[in-house]
Amino acid sequence: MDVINSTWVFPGPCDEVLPEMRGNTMDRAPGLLLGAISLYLFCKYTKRVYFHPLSGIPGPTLAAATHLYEAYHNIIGEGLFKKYIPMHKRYTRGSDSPVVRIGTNHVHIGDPNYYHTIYNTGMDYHKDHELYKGLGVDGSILTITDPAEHKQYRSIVSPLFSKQAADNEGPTLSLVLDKAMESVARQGRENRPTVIQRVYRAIAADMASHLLFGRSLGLIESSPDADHYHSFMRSIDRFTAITWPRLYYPVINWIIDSFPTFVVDKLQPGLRSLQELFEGWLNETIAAHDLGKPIEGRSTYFDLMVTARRKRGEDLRPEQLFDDLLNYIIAGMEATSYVLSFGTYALLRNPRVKAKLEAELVEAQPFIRDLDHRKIMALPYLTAVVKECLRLSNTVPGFLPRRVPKNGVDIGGYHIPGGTRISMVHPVVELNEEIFPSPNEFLPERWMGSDSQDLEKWNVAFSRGRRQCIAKNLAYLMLYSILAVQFSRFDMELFETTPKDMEIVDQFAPILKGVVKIKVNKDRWAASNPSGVA
Ligand code: HEM
Repeated sequence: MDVINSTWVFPGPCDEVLPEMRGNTMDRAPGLLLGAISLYLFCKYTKRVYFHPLSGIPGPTLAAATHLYEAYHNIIGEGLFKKYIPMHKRYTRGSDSPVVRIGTNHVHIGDPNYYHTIYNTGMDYHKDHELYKGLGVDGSILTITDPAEHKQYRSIVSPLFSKQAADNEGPTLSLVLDKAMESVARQGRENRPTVIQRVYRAIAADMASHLLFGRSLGLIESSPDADHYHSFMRSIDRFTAITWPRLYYPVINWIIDSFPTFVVDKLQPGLRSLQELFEGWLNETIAAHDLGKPIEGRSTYFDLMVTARRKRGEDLRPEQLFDDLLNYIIAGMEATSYVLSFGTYALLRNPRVKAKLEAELVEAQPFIRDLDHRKIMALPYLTAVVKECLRLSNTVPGFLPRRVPKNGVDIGGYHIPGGTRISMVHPVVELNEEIFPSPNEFLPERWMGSDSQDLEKWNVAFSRGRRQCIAKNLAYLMLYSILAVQFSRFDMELFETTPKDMEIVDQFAPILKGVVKIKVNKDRWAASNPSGVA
């Protein structure tokens, strides 16, 4: 054999390689590279699908083989959440499989009995850092996954979110709601429909800001004539549209951060002006603390943060604080407005439930008009309506992932090792036929029966455990008060809003395909209101 021409000869120093040999190796390089990549992918595929500790758990092979399955459905599709419950039925072993493998290291649980195992203060199922780190700057409420760090963080901000703090927001909500409903009434008088969802977004953002700072963002006042579509909302819509890509590929955050200011201004004008507003408030707080005279009134988010960080000798990191604040404003604005939009739609499509609610509200009108929120929140049928809206709206469509504690867990005959990502979408509980018979029907009465106390365990819309919603007291205040005022005051109908508009796209927040629009036929408070909104 002519060894010189053989490509299998191991060459000496480069200058000794004959030109024709070099040519051969170069020609074959792409093929070799492709071969190596194929071999690597094949080994990875085989290991993940056949030799992984989760190999015995049923589920789509592609999901076991690559994260691209999850990423594809969440980024390009409408959300993988739509597939989970059907998957438990599809991968059946006589009865529905309680566990399915939905990712390379990710399982989904389809049995509601495990909800209180995974989402429970006493258990060690912590948030998954790999995923949540993509949600923003380290040290913000959504990116903190270490339980001790999270406990410390929540102890700093907890005074802002107590029952008492939400209760104190009643008078502010009354003012904000007056302005908001006045603009809805005006559109009714002008025979124009209202994109009610945006009104709810504005109220919720103003209230979240007021809870954090004692000052509202003023969204309600600033954009009634553009159908309440404030530039801030427009910016948030662009921002949430890329949440999944940011989560799967955090490098996107870094790329966005390196955009020049003028590009950010162009893309997200509302976010930029919000940041400037926060900057001003932060500087005021720092100046007041420097003088030893915190601003009068209750402590704000910035007061609490400045005090805590100075006490521990830590930097303030304004960028991180703004990022953190954005989490509150967006979570508050989107979740609350979504439940309210769903509730408005459901009530206007269910004349029986609407009539029953309105009958209760007629008697309660005197204290609804004064926005006596304590009395409003004691109304029994309204309470049932709020719970049913929370149940059916599926406010957090995503999978709420946690990590299995180090000893692992046995579920449905499968061992799930420690470190596995484990999730359960809320409809596993909220649409379970045994817990909620006729689960897809809007039946507030189910929360009023003799066993309603037991059902409370399954009222999970705010999640449970350490990472449950921090602001559920404020959220409840808004849900009760807004539905009470609106359905007491207006005779309304849906305007060009179809079931198709109500379909959800999961952008980590629930995004409707359309918008909920209403038309006010009559302002019931106008005739008897001498100050005149008629
Ligand atoms: C009807 C309204 C709301 C619903 C149904 C809701 C639901 C939830 C749920 C299910 C979680 C847990 C997410 C997880 O486990 O990963 C959560 C967390 C959170 N929510 Fe809400 N939420 C609502 C309103 C609000 C409001 C008004 C605010 C802010 C003003 C807010 C701020 C937050 C924050 C900051 C977290 C993260 C808490 C943590 O990780 O410690 N939410 N919410």
